[in-house]
Amino acid sequence: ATTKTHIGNFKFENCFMNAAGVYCYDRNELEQVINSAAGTFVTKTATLQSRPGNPEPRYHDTALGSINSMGLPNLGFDYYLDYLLELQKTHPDRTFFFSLVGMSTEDTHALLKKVQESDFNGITELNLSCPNVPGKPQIAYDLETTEKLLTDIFSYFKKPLGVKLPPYFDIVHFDQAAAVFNKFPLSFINCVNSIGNGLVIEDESVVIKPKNGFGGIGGEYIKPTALANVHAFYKRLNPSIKIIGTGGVLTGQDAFEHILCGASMVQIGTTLHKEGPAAFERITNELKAIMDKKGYKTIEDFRGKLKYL
Ligand SMILES: O=C(O)c1[nH]c(=O)[nH]c(=O)c1Cl
Repeated sequence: ATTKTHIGNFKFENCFMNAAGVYCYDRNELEQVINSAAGTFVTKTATLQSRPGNPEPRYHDTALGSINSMGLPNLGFDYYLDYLLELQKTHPDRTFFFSLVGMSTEDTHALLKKVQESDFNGITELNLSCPNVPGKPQIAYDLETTEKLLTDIFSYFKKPLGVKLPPYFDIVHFDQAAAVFNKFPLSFINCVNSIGNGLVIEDESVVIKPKNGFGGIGGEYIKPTALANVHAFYKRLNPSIKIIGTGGVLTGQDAFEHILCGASMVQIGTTLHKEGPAAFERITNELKAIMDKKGYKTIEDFRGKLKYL
């Protein structure tokens, strides 16, 4: 079996990649993903200026997943663009993802205009779902603002663009959000970002410093929510808008389920943070074993073919 995939006209030898925020802060981490079994990588979400992020401790692993309130620490847009342009020379056959968001609407437009005017020829992932910047709401929970933002963006941005979404929890919200996204020539949507503002306690204390311990939840806790969002949008969106599945992927079986729900690419966050880039080879082999056993040659043989009772 092969786990190769495509997003629009971009082909990838493997349908696995990191989730933004994990193993993607600097060149060293990104190089490790390039040299792993992953099919591609996405950068840490970049802002116009570099950011130190929230006070530590701001990330904590638990038996069933993770909690984080990083606060968008990153080396700044130019650092990642420079590296991506260098990779276009050293790895001309590969396509990479550039995650970004502005701290204001004006900054977001400034960033995307810089991408549009640059020689970057990969895919841009606009992060509409960071839950950890105090005072900043998750943009994609405000569908009116999201529609206005995308309308303005697509008036000048002509390169491949997708959006990273927070989980939705109401069927009506799936309907309303899908109606917005179907208005735009998006390359993909990525479901889901961490479930925002969870709380993990050990003994009598929170485990992270920012926001009195409130942070985004990842790992096993969120797979049912992630699968539901992948499938809900798969059923509602124009087939030209691909789905990237993120959330709760520990094994090949978890990845199989994301693809069954409609995902064309699968991102790994918490598991990658815990296990390191070797996780890509393990999970890829586990998925191939499942496909071989079931007689599926490519992921298109079962993508989106979730059975109902
Ligand atoms: O706190 C973060 O940096 C962060 N943490 C997340 O779990 N998701 C995001 O999109 C971001 Cl931007």
